[in-house]
Amino acid sequence: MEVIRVAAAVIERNAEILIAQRPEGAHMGLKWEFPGGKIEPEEDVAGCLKREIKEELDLNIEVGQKITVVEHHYHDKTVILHCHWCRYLNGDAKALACQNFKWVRLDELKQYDFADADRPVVRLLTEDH
Ligand SMILES: Nc1nc2c([nH]c(=O)n2[C@H]2C[C@H](O)[C@@H](COP(=O)(O)OP(=O)(O)OP(=O)(O)O)O2)c(=O)[nH]1
Ligand SMILES: [Mg+2]
Repeated sequence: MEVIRVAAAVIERNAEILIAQRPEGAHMGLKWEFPGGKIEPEEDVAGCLKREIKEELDLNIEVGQKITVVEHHYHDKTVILHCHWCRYLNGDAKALACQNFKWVRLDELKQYDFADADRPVVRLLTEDH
């Protein structure tokens, strides 16, 4: 079974965080996620997040503390999801490689249909605040 290492950014800006909706037709299509992607062999998590967030949303971020690492077994693959706090630096967000995106407060997170691997992350974020 395929095992992939993925980095996901919880980007903060003015007491809101950015969530993204996965493209239709992709794995977990139309589910909400914390944007990011597969960690390339030569990359660390921070390098991956800065690259992915620029590619997917055209934003520049600073990568901060680790939130958690989730290992989730989907029927066809295992995802090891490295989640980090990130700080918005600059840029005007555009849905370059996602269906949609939204800035939301932590207390609004539970209203969105997140990918299964993100459930423990959403729980952590909503408990902590
Ligand atoms: N980025 C991200 N991926 C997630 C989350 N939750 C979750 O199950 N995943 C899964 C979906 C995918 O199987 C995998 C990451 O894939 P991805 O499609 O973001 O990878 P990528 O940006 O590198 O895209 P690609 O070049 O492979 O098309 O992790 C999440 O919160 N963020
Ligand atoms: Mg991605």
